[in-house]
Amino acid sequence: MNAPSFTITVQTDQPYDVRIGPGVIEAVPELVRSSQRVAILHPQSCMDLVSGLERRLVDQGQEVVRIPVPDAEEAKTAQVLAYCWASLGKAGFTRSDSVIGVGGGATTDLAGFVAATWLRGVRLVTVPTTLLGMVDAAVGGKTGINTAEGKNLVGAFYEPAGVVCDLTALRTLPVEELRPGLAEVIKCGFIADPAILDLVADRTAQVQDPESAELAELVRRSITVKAEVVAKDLRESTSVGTAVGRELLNYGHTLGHAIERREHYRWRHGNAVSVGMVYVAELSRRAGHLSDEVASRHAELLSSVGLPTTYDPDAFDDLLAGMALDKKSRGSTLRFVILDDRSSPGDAARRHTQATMLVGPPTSMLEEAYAAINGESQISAR
Ligand SMILES: NC(=O)c1ccc[n+]([C@@H]2O[C@H](COP(=O)([O-])OP(=O)(O)OC[C@H]3O[C@@H](n4cnc5c(N)ncnc54)[C@H](O)[C@@H]3O)[C@@H](O)[C@H]2O)c1
Ligand SMILES: O=C(O)C(=O)C[C@@H](O)[C@H](O)[C@H](O)COP(=O)(O)O
Ligand SMILES: [Zn+2]
Repeated sequence: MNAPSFTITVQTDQPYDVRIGPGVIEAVPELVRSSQRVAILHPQSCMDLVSGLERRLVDQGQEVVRIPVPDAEEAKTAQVLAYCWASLGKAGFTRSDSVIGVGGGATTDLAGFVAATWLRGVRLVTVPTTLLGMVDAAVGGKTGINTAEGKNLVGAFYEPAGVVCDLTALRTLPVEELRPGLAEVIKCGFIADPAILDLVADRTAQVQDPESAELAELVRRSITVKAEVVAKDLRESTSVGTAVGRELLNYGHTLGHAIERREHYRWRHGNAVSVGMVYVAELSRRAGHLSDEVASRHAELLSSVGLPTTYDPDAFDDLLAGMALDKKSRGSTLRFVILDDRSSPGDAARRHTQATMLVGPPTSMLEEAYAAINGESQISAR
């Protein structure tokens, strides 16, 4: 792997660096040097990486508490959270000790919430090992777990002291685990950085290769988008009328999270968000905000990298109930982050796409958009 290393600083009140590149895991010991004890939360799939890290921390004179956690979404439960708290308690963890989350987004979401809640907050370092973890979950300070009622319903905003994206970790990631990360990458393309979309369209095979310079470039661009959005609105508090702050990063997630809930979290998050983006683009098109071209580009790009773009045509009622619990809802009003390329003045070629909020669309429109993506042609009647 010849990708260069680079650092992106997330400019929030307490700025921190995201290091990206092959071999950057070497930076982790320095980030926790001040702690006597270091807990590493990790799934079994990251054992090799964790063993090397553990050796370096022990060599640095630290006491390491390894906390193995269940794989994927099974880690994001109240039971696993309680087990982690018990492990820290038994190890005598104090406020000067550190938690490191090594794994995919599920692990770093859990590790972040453990760090946020133990003694009301201890130092956190995230070491994402999936594409999705690197480009999204480990950066930005959203931490949490799922409940039976819905996705990420319990959590905290809690920022890491550092994020370390060692691109060599992606070598062992099966392609079916890489693709969900590409959904969040493509999300960043639609909401903020069209060069991402061109790269995916022009270098479709290369962006699915963990060793490629193209994928490293997508990681850099996506983290840049995320860092810029969270620096402006860390706590997702800018949501007045149709203005969109951090909720921009939730593009495609209203339906996506409802699919995950209906699948009892057995669908990968990125796959559900992929369908969710196709849906919300169709919804925006039907509401008169988005052109046919931009709407259909969603399914084209997402399917070109093997992501799903449709779901069970009979699931609408269940999904509507799931969407009601979305964090963007206010009372019984659903709110969708949408893209709009119809409001700006000028001819079609010069129009630009902007994000806005679609507030309380009629249920009939929600249902018709759902039927359209799962059956009728997407460019059919509104
Ligand atoms: N906090 C946020 O801002 C944020 C953003 C996006 C997504 N998320 C959350 O992230 C989660 C999804 O993350 P994900 O897609 O990384 O899934 P994941 O954490 O479930 O990991 C996917 C699979 O990859 C395995 N794995 C991890 N690293 C590996 C490696 N290097 N080699 C081989 N296998 C490896 C894991 O064991 C798991 O089986 C969801 O819970 C989602 O809600 C959070
Ligand atoms: O960082 C954010 O903000 C996001 O919305 C990024 C999403 O990709 C991510 O899945 C996030 O966890 C969803 O947040 P939620 O508040 O809808 O649970
Ligand atoms: Zn997401």
